[in-house]
Amino acid sequence: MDSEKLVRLAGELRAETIRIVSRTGGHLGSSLGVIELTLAIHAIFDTPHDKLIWDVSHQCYPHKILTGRRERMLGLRKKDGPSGFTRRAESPYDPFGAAHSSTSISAGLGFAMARELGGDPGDVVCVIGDGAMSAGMAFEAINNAGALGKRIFVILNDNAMSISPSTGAFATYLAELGARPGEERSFFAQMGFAYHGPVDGHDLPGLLEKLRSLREEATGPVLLHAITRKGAGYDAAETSADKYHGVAKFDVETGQQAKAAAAAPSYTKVFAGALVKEAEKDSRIIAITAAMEAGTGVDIFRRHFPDRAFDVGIAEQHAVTFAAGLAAGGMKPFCAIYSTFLQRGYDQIVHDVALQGLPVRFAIDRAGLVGADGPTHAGAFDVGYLANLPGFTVMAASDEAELVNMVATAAAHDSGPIAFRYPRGEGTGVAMPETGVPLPIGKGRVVAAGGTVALLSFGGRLGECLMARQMLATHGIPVTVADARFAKPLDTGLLEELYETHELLVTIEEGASGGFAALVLSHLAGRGLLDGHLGSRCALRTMTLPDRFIAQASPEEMYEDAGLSAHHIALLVRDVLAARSVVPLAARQLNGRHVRRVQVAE
Ligand SMILES: Cc1ncc(C[n+]2csc(CCOP(=O)(O)OP(=O)(O)O)c2C)c(N)n1
Ligand SMILES: CC(=O)[C@@H](O)[C@H](O)COP(=O)(O)O
Ligand SMILES: [Mg+2]
Repeated sequence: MDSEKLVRLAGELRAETIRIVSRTGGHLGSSLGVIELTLAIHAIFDTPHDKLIWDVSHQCYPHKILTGRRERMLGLRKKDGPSGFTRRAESPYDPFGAAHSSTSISAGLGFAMARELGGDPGDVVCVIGDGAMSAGMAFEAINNAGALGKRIFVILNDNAMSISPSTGAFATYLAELGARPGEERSFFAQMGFAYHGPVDGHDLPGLLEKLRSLREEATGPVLLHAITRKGAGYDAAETSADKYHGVAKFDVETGQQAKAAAAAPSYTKVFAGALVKEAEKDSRIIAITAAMEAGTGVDIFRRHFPDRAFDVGIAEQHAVTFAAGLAAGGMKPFCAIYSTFLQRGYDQIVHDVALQGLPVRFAIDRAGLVGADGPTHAGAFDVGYLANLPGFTVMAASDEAELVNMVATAAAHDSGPIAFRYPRGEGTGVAMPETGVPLPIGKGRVVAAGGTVALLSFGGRLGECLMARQMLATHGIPVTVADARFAKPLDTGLLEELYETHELLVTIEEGASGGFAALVLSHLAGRGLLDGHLGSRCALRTMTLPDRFIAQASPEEMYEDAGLSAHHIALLVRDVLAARSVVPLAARQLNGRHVRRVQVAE
C-alpha cells in the first residue's frame, strides 16, 4: 500500500482496536499509541521473516489484527481466545512471547546473533516503551548490543507513561532528549547505537520514510526514538489519568467503563488501608512499588505519606535490594510486588535479604491464578521460592481480615524477612477488624471442626474448602477445615494433630508443587510419620496447581482447569475414602499400625 492508503488504514485499525477492546476489555491505551508504528514496521519490514518483538507486548492488539487474528479478537484474553500478549504458539508473527517487561532487546539480540551465526535469517525490530526502559535488563541488553555492533533495530516508543507517569532520572533524560529537535549524540549513541530521532510516532508518512532509509542503510545497532501519545486518537483514553492502560468493557461514545459494583473491598485496597494504619503508628514504615502504584495500592499509601512511598520504576531487582538497604538502615520497608514480578528479584531476595537476615516485608499481591492476563501473570511459584530460604517467614491470607492481621504481623516482625501473599480481586466480604493484630508466628487455626477428614488450606482456597465441607456433609462425611496461615514456620503441632486424628488429610494451596504441600510432606517424613511400620492410619493427599501452565480464562475457569475448586476437593475426598473402605478397617491395621492398602491387596 502507498502512504496515503496506509494513513487511511491507520484510521480503520484504530477504530477496530477501540471497537474490539470496548467489547473485551484489555490494554487499550498502549495499543492505540502504536497504531502508526505497527503499520510502518509491517509495511517496511518483511515479517515474519524479519522478527518483530514487542516489549511487554500489551500493545500488540493492532499487530494481531493485522497478522491474521482479526476474526478471533472478540475472544481476546478469554478462554481459548487470542492471548493479550504475543505468544510463539499463536502465530509465526509472534517470534517471541512476552508479558513481563524489558526483555525485547535481549531476545532481539539473540535473534540477531543467531542470524549472524547462520541461524534464522532476517532483520530484527524490537519495540520497547519508555517504562520498560527503566529496567536494568534493557540496559544490560543495550550494553551487549552496542559492543557486538551487529545490525538490530530498536524503536523506543516514548509516551512518557509507564502504567503511571514514568518515574526516575532516565525518564527525565528521555523527556529532555525528546524535546531536542535534531539527532544529537545521546546516551544511546555513546553505547554504540546509531541514534535517530526524536520523530513523531504518529506521523505515518514520516515513519515510513525514516524506517525505509534505516532499513537500507543500517550496518549496526540502530535506535529510533519515536514520541507517541498513550491512548492516541481516542479522547476518553487520552484525557484519562492512566490513558486507558487497562480497561474493562466500555461504551465507545462515552468512554464509560462497565465495572460491576464490588461486593467486598479488594485485597489490594485492604492491604493499603492496613499499611496506612500501621504507618500512622510507626514512622519507620516505608512502601515500595516497582511501577505498579495503583495495582499494589501504594498510590493510597503515597497520599498519606508522600515521603515514605517509592515508585522505583520497572526494577523489581533494585526494589528488593533498595528495601534491604532501608531495612539495614533501620527502616521497615514493605515491598509491594505482584507474585509474578517478584520472580525478577530472586537473587536479590536470596543474597541481599535472606542471607543477611534483613527484615524486609514482602506484600505479595496477585497470588494464585489471575484470569485474563493468563499464565505469564500467574502467582504460582512464590511459596516455593521463598519458603526454601533459611530464616524466611511466609504467610498466606485466607480472607481480607486475615490480610489486615498479616500486615500487622509483618510490621511487628523485626527478626528476619517476612512475606504474605493474597489474591487478585475482591475479598470474601468477612467482617473487618478495626486494626490489625499480630498473629502468633507459625500458628494456624482450625476454622471448622469435623472428624473423618481434615482439609488444611494455605491461602485463598479456604472458602472452597468450606464449600467442600458442606458438600461432604451431605454424604455423611464430617470434615475438619484448618487454615495454616504459615507455610514457614509450619504449625507442626496443628499438622501432626490433624494427621493423627483423621482418616485423611488433604492440603490445598493456590501455588505450584514445591510449596506448602512439599513442606508438609517433608515435615511428616522427617518425623518418620510416613514410614510404613510407624505410620499413622491417616491417608494424605496434596492439591496444588498442576505441573503445567494454566491457559488464560476467568479465574474461576482457571481454577476449574487446575482442579482446585470445591467439587474437586470433595471428589478427591470421596475417592480416597471409597478406596480405603474397600479394605476393611481391621485389615488395614496390624497391631494398631497402618498398613498401606496396596500391601493389603497383595
Ligand atoms: C517485570 C514487569 N514488571 C511490571 C510489569 C507491569 N507493567 C506492564 S506494562 C507496564 C508499563 C510499561 O510502560 P511502557 O513500556 O512505557 O509501555 P506503555 O504502556 O507506555 O506503552 C508495567 C509496569 C511488567 N509487565 N513486567
Ligand atoms: C501488562 C501488565 O503487566 C499489567 O498491565 C497487568 O496486566 C496489570 O494487571 P492487573 O490488572 O492485575 O493490575
Ligand atoms: Mg510508555
